[in-house]
Amino acid sequence: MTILNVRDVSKCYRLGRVPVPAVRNVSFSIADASFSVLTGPSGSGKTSLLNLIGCLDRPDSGSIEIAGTDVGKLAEKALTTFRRQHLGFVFQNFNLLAALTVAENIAYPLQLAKQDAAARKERVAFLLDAVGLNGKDGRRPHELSGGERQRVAIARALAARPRLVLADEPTASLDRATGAQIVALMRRLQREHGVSFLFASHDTSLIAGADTVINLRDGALQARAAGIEQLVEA
Ligand SMILES: Nc1ncnc2c1ncn2[C@@H]1O[C@H](COP(=O)(O)OP(=O)(O)OP(=O)(O)O)[C@@H](O)[C@H]1O
Repeated sequence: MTILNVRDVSKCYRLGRVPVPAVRNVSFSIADASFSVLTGPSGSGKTSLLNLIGCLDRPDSGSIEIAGTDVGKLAEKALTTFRRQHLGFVFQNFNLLAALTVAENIAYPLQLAKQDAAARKERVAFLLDAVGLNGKDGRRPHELSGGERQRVAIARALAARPRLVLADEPTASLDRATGAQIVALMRRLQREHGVSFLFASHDTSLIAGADTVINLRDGALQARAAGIEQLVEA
Protein backbone atom coordinates (compact mmCIF):
# COMPACT_ATOMS: atom_id res chain seq x y z
CA MET A 1 0.00 0.00 0.00
CA THR A 2 1.18 3.56 -0.68
CA ILE A 3 1.00 6.29 1.91
CA LEU A 4 2.05 9.06 -0.48
CA ASN A 5 1.37 9.56 -4.18
CA VAL A 6 2.85 12.63 -5.86
CA ARG A 7 1.62 13.09 -9.44
CA ASP A 8 3.11 15.55 -11.90
CA VAL A 9 3.57 18.24 -9.26
CA SER A 10 5.02 21.63 -10.21
CA LYS A 11 5.67 24.81 -8.22
CA CYS A 12 7.07 28.06 -9.52
CA TYR A 13 7.80 31.01 -7.21
CA ARG A 14 7.89 34.57 -8.45
CA LEU A 15 10.48 37.18 -7.54
CA GLY A 16 8.78 40.29 -8.88
CA ARG A 17 8.21 39.37 -12.52
CA VAL A 18 10.90 36.69 -12.59
CA PRO A 19 9.60 33.12 -12.38
CA VAL A 20 11.67 30.74 -10.22
CA PRO A 21 10.73 27.15 -11.06
CA ALA A 22 11.38 25.15 -7.86
CA VAL A 23 9.58 21.82 -8.53
CA ARG A 24 9.06 20.54 -12.06
CA ASN A 25 6.65 17.74 -12.99
CA VAL A 26 7.65 15.48 -10.12
CA SER A 27 5.94 12.09 -9.74
CA PHE A 28 6.74 9.37 -7.21
CA SER A 29 5.11 7.31 -4.53
CA ILE A 30 6.29 5.87 -1.24
CA ALA A 31 5.11 2.75 0.54
CA ASP A 32 3.32 2.62 3.85
CA ALA A 33 5.68 2.13 6.81
CA SER A 34 8.82 3.05 4.88
CA PHE A 35 11.91 5.20 5.37
CA SER A 36 12.52 7.44 2.36
CA VAL A 37 14.97 10.23 1.56
CA LEU A 38 14.62 13.15 -0.80
CA THR A 39 18.10 14.21 -1.78
CA GLY A 40 19.85 16.50 -4.27
CA PRO A 41 22.12 19.55 -4.33
CA SER A 42 21.32 22.82 -2.60
CA GLY A 43 18.49 24.60 -4.42
CA SER A 44 17.22 21.42 -6.14
CA GLY A 45 13.75 21.81 -4.61
CA LYS A 46 13.76 19.48 -1.59
CA THR A 47 12.28 21.94 0.92
CA SER A 48 9.78 23.25 -1.64
CA LEU A 49 8.57 19.70 -2.32
CA LEU A 50 8.38 18.84 1.40
CA ASN A 51 6.33 22.01 2.00
CA LEU A 52 3.89 20.92 -0.73
CA ILE A 53 3.61 17.38 0.68
CA GLY A 54 3.22 18.84 4.20
CA CYS A 55 0.23 20.89 2.98
CA LEU A 56 2.06 24.09 4.02
CA ASP A 57 1.92 25.29 0.42
CA ARG A 58 -0.12 24.31 -2.65
CA PRO A 59 1.30 23.18 -6.02
CA ASP A 60 0.59 25.14 -9.22
CA SER A 61 -0.37 21.86 -10.89
CA GLY A 62 -0.44 18.15 -10.20
CA SER A 63 -1.86 16.22 -7.27
CA ILE A 64 -0.70 14.95 -3.88
CA GLU A 65 -2.50 12.04 -2.27
CA ILE A 66 -1.76 11.18 1.36
CA ALA A 67 -3.34 8.08 2.94
CA GLY A 68 -5.82 7.99 0.05
CA THR A 69 -6.90 11.65 0.29
CA ASP A 70 -6.24 14.12 -2.54
CA VAL A 71 -5.17 17.03 -0.34
CA GLY A 72 -5.60 19.55 -3.16
CA LYS A 73 -9.35 19.03 -2.90
CA LEU A 74 -9.48 20.09 0.77
CA ALA A 75 -10.44 23.64 1.76
CA GLU A 76 -8.18 25.47 4.23
CA LYS A 77 -9.92 24.39 7.45
CA ALA A 78 -10.19 20.74 6.40
CA LEU A 79 -6.54 20.86 5.30
CA THR A 80 -5.43 22.08 8.75
CA THR A 81 -7.35 19.25 10.43
CA PHE A 82 -5.97 16.73 7.93
CA ARG A 83 -2.40 17.96 8.56
CA ARG A 84 -2.81 17.61 12.34
CA GLN A 85 -4.28 14.11 12.07
CA HIS A 86 -2.06 12.54 9.43
CA LEU A 87 1.27 14.39 9.35
CA GLY A 88 4.13 14.96 11.76
CA PHE A 89 7.00 17.41 11.21
CA VAL A 90 10.64 17.44 12.30
CA PHE A 91 12.85 20.43 11.42
CA GLN A 92 16.58 21.08 11.25
CA ASN A 93 16.40 23.61 14.09
CA PHE A 94 13.96 21.59 16.21
CA ASN A 95 11.30 24.38 16.37
CA LEU A 96 10.39 23.64 19.97
CA LEU A 97 8.37 26.15 21.98
CA ALA A 98 10.96 27.75 24.30
CA ALA A 99 8.54 28.64 27.10
CA LEU A 100 7.12 25.11 27.38
CA THR A 101 8.64 22.10 29.14
CA VAL A 102 9.62 18.91 27.31
CA ALA A 103 6.34 17.25 28.33
CA GLU A 104 4.29 20.29 27.26
CA ASN A 105 6.06 20.44 23.88
CA ILE A 106 5.31 16.77 23.24
CA ALA A 107 1.70 17.19 24.36
CA TYR A 108 1.12 20.27 22.21
CA PRO A 109 -0.35 18.46 19.15
CA LEU A 110 -2.59 16.46 21.51
CA GLN A 111 -3.88 19.68 23.04
CA LEU A 112 -4.67 20.99 19.53
CA ALA A 113 -6.53 17.70 18.91
CA LYS A 114 -8.46 18.37 22.15
CA GLN A 115 -7.40 15.15 23.87
CA ASP A 116 -8.17 15.10 27.59
CA ALA A 117 -5.43 15.54 30.20
CA ALA A 118 -5.27 11.86 31.23
CA ALA A 119 -4.85 10.63 27.63
CA ARG A 120 -2.18 13.31 27.01
CA LYS A 121 -0.27 12.31 30.14
CA GLU A 122 -0.27 8.64 29.18
CA ARG A 123 0.86 9.34 25.61
CA VAL A 124 3.62 11.72 26.75
CA ALA A 125 4.96 9.14 29.24
CA PHE A 126 5.01 6.51 26.50
CA LEU A 127 6.83 8.81 24.06
CA LEU A 128 9.38 10.04 26.64
CA ASP A 129 10.32 6.41 27.16
CA ALA A 130 10.32 5.67 23.39
CA VAL A 131 12.81 8.47 22.64
CA GLY A 132 14.98 7.89 25.75
CA LEU A 133 14.11 11.07 27.65
CA ASN A 134 12.75 9.62 30.88
CA GLY A 135 13.19 12.04 33.77
CA LYS A 136 13.69 15.08 31.51
CA ASP A 137 9.99 15.91 31.11
CA GLY A 138 10.19 19.08 33.28
CA ARG A 139 13.14 20.69 31.47
CA ARG A 140 12.86 23.51 28.98
CA PRO A 141 14.46 23.26 25.51
CA HIS A 142 17.45 25.48 26.47
CA GLU A 143 18.31 22.99 29.24
CA LEU A 144 18.81 20.17 26.71
CA SER A 145 21.56 19.17 24.24
CA GLY A 146 20.90 19.41 20.49
CA GLY A 147 20.36 15.64 20.23
CA GLU A 148 17.93 15.72 23.16
CA ARG A 149 16.01 18.61 21.57
CA GLN A 150 15.66 16.63 18.37
CA ARG A 151 14.38 13.65 20.41
CA VAL A 152 11.69 15.94 21.86
CA ALA A 153 10.81 17.10 18.33
CA ILE A 154 10.54 13.49 17.15
CA ALA A 155 8.29 12.59 20.11
CA ARG A 156 6.13 15.63 19.34
CA ALA A 157 5.93 14.64 15.65
CA LEU A 158 4.68 11.17 16.64
CA ALA A 159 2.32 12.33 19.40
CA ALA A 160 -0.92 12.41 17.40
CA ARG A 161 -0.09 9.05 15.72
CA PRO A 162 0.44 10.44 12.19
CA ARG A 163 0.79 8.12 9.19
CA LEU A 164 3.63 10.15 7.66
CA VAL A 165 6.42 12.15 9.31
CA LEU A 166 8.20 14.77 7.17
CA ALA A 167 11.66 15.81 8.28
CA ASP A 168 13.71 18.61 6.69
CA GLU A 169 17.45 18.04 7.29
CA PRO A 170 16.82 16.54 10.76
CA THR A 171 20.50 15.82 11.42
CA ALA A 172 22.07 18.94 9.86
CA SER A 173 22.40 20.82 13.18
CA LEU A 174 23.91 17.85 15.01
CA ASP A 175 27.43 16.44 15.16
CA ARG A 176 28.01 13.20 13.25
CA ALA A 177 27.69 10.79 16.19
CA THR A 178 24.54 12.46 17.55
CA GLY A 179 23.07 12.59 14.03
CA ALA A 180 23.69 8.84 13.65
CA GLN A 181 21.91 8.19 16.98
CA ILE A 182 18.93 10.28 15.82
CA VAL A 183 18.78 8.35 12.51
CA ALA A 184 18.85 5.03 14.42
CA LEU A 185 16.08 6.27 16.73
CA MET A 186 13.86 7.32 13.81
CA ARG A 187 14.51 4.00 12.06
CA ARG A 188 13.49 2.07 15.19
CA LEU A 189 10.35 4.17 15.71
CA GLN A 190 9.43 3.75 12.03
CA ARG A 191 9.65 -0.05 12.40
CA GLU A 192 7.91 -0.24 15.78
CA HIS A 193 5.10 2.18 14.97
CA GLY A 194 4.56 1.39 11.29
CA VAL A 195 4.77 5.10 10.50
CA SER A 196 6.45 6.35 7.29
CA PHE A 197 9.29 8.88 7.36
CA LEU A 198 10.20 11.12 4.42
CA PHE A 199 13.37 13.20 4.85
CA ALA A 200 15.04 15.93 2.89
CA SER A 201 18.72 15.34 3.54
CA HIS A 202 22.31 15.24 2.30
CA ASP A 203 23.30 13.02 5.25
CA THR A 204 24.99 9.93 3.82
CA SER A 205 24.12 7.81 6.88
CA LEU A 206 20.45 8.62 6.34
CA ILE A 207 20.64 7.95 2.60
CA ALA A 208 22.49 4.66 3.11
CA GLY A 209 19.81 3.36 5.48
CA ALA A 210 16.79 4.41 3.40
CA ASP A 211 14.27 2.09 1.72
CA THR A 212 13.83 4.57 -1.12
CA VAL A 213 16.00 7.44 -2.35
CA ILE A 214 14.37 10.14 -4.47
CA ASN A 215 16.93 12.24 -6.28
CA LEU A 216 16.16 15.81 -7.36
CA ARG A 217 18.13 18.03 -9.76
CA ASP A 218 16.92 21.52 -10.65
CA GLY A 219 13.45 20.72 -9.33
CA ALA A 220 13.00 17.53 -11.37
CA LEU A 221 13.39 13.85 -10.52
CA GLN A 222 16.81 12.87 -11.76
CA ALA A 223 15.72 9.47 -13.05
CA ARG A 224 12.78 11.07 -14.83
CA ALA A 225 15.05 13.68 -16.42
CA ALA A 226 16.93 10.77 -17.94
CA GLY A 227 13.66 9.41 -19.32
CA ILE A 228 13.15 6.68 -16.75
CA GLU A 229 10.26 7.24 -14.40
CA GLN A 230 11.26 5.17 -11.44
CA LEU A 231 12.39 5.32 -7.87
CA VAL A 232 16.03 4.80 -7.22
CA GLU A 233 16.37 2.01 -4.69
CA ALA A 234 19.14 2.48 -2.14
N1 LIG B 1 9.89 31.69 -1.28
C1 LIG B 1 10.66 31.60 -2.37
N2 LIG B 1 10.62 32.57 -3.32
C2 LIG B 1 11.37 32.50 -4.44
N3 LIG B 1 12.20 31.47 -4.71
C3 LIG B 1 12.29 30.48 -3.79
C4 LIG B 1 11.54 30.50 -2.58
N4 LIG B 1 11.85 29.38 -1.87
C5 LIG B 1 12.75 28.70 -2.59
N5 LIG B 1 13.03 29.35 -3.75
C6 LIG B 1 13.92 28.90 -4.85
O1 LIG B 1 13.42 27.64 -5.28
C7 LIG B 1 14.51 26.75 -5.57
C8 LIG B 1 14.41 25.50 -4.70
O2 LIG B 1 14.66 25.85 -3.34
P1 LIG B 1 14.54 24.80 -2.13
O3 LIG B 1 14.70 25.56 -0.87
O4 LIG B 1 13.31 24.01 -2.31
O5 LIG B 1 15.83 23.86 -2.41
P2 LIG B 1 16.54 22.79 -1.44
O6 LIG B 1 16.89 21.63 -2.31
O7 LIG B 1 15.70 22.54 -0.25
O8 LIG B 1 17.87 23.57 -1.03
P3 LIG B 1 18.81 23.42 0.31
O9 LIG B 1 19.43 22.04 0.25
O10 LIG B 1 19.83 24.51 0.11
O11 LIG B 1 17.93 23.66 1.49
C9 LIG B 1 15.78 27.56 -5.38
O12 LIG B 1 16.15 28.09 -6.64
C10 LIG B 1 15.36 28.65 -4.41
O13 LIG B 1 16.17 29.80 -4.59
